Amino acid sequence: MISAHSAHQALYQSFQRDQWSELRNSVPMTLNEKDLEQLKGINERLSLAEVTDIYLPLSRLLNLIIKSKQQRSRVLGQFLNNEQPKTPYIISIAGSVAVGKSTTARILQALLQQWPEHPKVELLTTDGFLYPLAELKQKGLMQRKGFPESYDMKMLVDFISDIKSGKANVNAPLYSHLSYDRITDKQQSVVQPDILILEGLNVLQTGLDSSIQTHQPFVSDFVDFSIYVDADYDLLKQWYIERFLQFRDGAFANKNSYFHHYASLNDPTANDIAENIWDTINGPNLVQNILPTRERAHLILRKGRDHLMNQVLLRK
Ligand SMILES: Nc1ncnc2c1ncn2[C@@H]1O[C@H](COP(=O)(O)OP(=O)(O)OP(=O)(O)O)[C@@H](O)[C@H]1O
Ligand SMILES: CC(C)(CO)[C@@H](O)C(=O)NCCC(=O)O
Repeated sequence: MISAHSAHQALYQSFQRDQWSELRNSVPMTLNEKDLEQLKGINERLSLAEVTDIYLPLSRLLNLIIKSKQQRSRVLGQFLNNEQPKTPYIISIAGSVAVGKSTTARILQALLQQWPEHPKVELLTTDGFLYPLAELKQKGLMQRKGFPESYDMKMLVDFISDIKSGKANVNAPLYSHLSYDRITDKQQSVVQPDILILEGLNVLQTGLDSSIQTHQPFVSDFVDFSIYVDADYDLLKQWYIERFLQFRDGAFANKNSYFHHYASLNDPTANDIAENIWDTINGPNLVQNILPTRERAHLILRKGRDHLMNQVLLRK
């Protein structure tokens, strides 16, 4: 079997952090005070060096790739003597639970919308496509949340197919981490953005990965550029536990929180519970269903300690 290392070498150009950050010199955009404030609002622990070293070059690369797609569409229009329908450019972000997908997605949204070629950038997580809690319970899937079978994949593929076919207004279900369930009285309406960033564990998965073989299209058939956010297993586990402890001190205190009964736990007990959830659900899901999709991505962002990116791998 081909090793992960040689597959990487064959498929990707690799940049260490300092090599990648040098590419920012070619980025015409700079950040002003207001931008910095907005970015700090995304995550107060986010270091601004991370934005300038990693995300500015990345947003420039994406800007160039998107412009070339727009150019291709104009060329096709010339050839066919018609105007090609404008459809959103779709970027997907995959990776483990707690790796920082939604943070990465929000930073990219903030940066990409600064460019005049694509000012409207919409963000969506696939969490909304998890089956509602009652259905998960009925199907016996409460210990399988995040696994392929816990998502309504047909609904997700239909959604993304509607987006790509240029439908004027497409609704997506929303998820609440507070109630641990799909929100019933509100939807997210996606109205022809220039870019849609779709973030979730499962965006690089295909029906062929699981035992249920289907021949329907996959999410990735509709995605223009895919990113995998990667980190070592032990770090991911640690970040998951840390976030659980933060939630215990914050969101779990809310009476409506699904995990309200965890709010009063002491540190060692909360740590044990988080570790157990990781070891029985999120860890196995990473190993069995998420990590095996990594080499499908166009770009892999590798994080080390403190969420700092130490390597960028770009498809040749
Ligand atoms: N760049 C970063 N710098 C510092 N902390 C970060 C960074 N990115 C994420 N984090 C922290 O890591 C944890 C997970 O982040 P986030 O919620 O973005 O992950 P996720 O992959 O979207 O998780 P999930 O799949 O569970 O929704 C959070 O506690 C967040 O504050
Ligand atoms: C909603 C997902 C599946 C993905 O974000 C995840 O955060 C989750 O709820 N996993 C199930 C186990 C847990 O409570 O962490």
